[in-house]
Amino acid sequence: MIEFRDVTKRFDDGTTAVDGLDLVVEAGTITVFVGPSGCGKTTSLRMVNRMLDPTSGAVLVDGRDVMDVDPPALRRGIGYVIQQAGLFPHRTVLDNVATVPLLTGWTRRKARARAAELLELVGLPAELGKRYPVQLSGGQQQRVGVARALAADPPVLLMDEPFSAVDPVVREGLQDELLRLQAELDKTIVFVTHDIDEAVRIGEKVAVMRVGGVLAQYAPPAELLARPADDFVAGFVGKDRGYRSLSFVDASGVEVAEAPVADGRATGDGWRLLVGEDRRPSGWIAPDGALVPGGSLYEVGAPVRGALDSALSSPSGLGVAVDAEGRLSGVVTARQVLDVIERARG
Ligand SMILES: Nc1ncnc2c1ncn2[C@@H]1O[C@H](COP(=O)(O)OP(=O)(O)OP(=O)(O)O)[C@@H](O)[C@H]1O
Repeated sequence: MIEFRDVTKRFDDGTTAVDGLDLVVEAGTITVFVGPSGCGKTTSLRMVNRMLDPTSGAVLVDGRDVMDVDPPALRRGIGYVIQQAGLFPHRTVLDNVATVPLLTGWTRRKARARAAELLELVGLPAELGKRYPVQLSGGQQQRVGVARALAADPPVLLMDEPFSAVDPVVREGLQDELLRLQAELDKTIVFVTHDIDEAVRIGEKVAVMRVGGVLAQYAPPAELLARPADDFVAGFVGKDRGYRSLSFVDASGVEVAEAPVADGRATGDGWRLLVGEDRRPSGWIAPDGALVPGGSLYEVGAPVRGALDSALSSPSGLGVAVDAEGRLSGVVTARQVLDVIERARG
């Protein structure tokens, strides 16, 4: 657990970067600090591993004031990942990841074996270990940065805008990868970003900060989107927050109806769904017999946003639900999905 107790950081030039921050980061969770440029996110993060010290107040890691812990000892238990990975350019990827284990006295052989394990863990092929950082894509470099931070198996991970230098598609992949890793590793992660979409996607709790280093709201993403504390937070989370909050309502309450499958049995002259031998939907047949590509599919149990999108994007007006293997489960109308959303609002 990480605790900020009335933490203020004032720089020598008089800038107050963080002002009276009170906040608890629960162990084993991902907490995201988000806010506009200059609001004190990085400064807050750096007070956890003592790259900066508070002017007043206290930061506690597992109940211990960090000021009572020697910085090198403190940092052994805290991994740190920064934008553009910050890799050593003249060391191979494998040696970059092996750096910390080597520093803690492991033999070169053992450290490299651990590094190879970590590369696999973050989804990189082993042969990349021999390359130098410049020979990797931006996304691959970020993965190496994460592997390096995990090398000493620290319970706490600090991540400062780690994915902001890569394009949006790669970025989503890295976010998914982090969520997958976290499900396995159960670290206490503090993640800094200025991107609210990234924050609500990966944070179990999100701290929205405003310039001057003041905490505006600290809440789970669904609550942030549904009930912003004030106009600043409402403005920051954005105009389509109502729609985005649908990512947090699950669609299991939407009852699927039997699909009008085009298998010769369907009666009437409406739209019919084409389904392959493996029960995977592949498109619609219009009432006039024309073949029309399908809309989006959604997986039963996934957030309701997918179900609504499926119904709205379907040429027939029927959203198509599939199981985890992509096989047809049934169909839903947008009306049904909206009813579930209405009920969830209570
Ligand atoms: N060493 C320093 N001396 C003086 N002021 C500083 C120093 N470091 C940061 N600041 C100021 O403190 C404030 C908070 O900076 P910080 O880097 O924590 O913001 P941030 O929210 O991480 O911003 P960004 O998203 O742009 O990285 C800013 O006004 C910044 O200019």
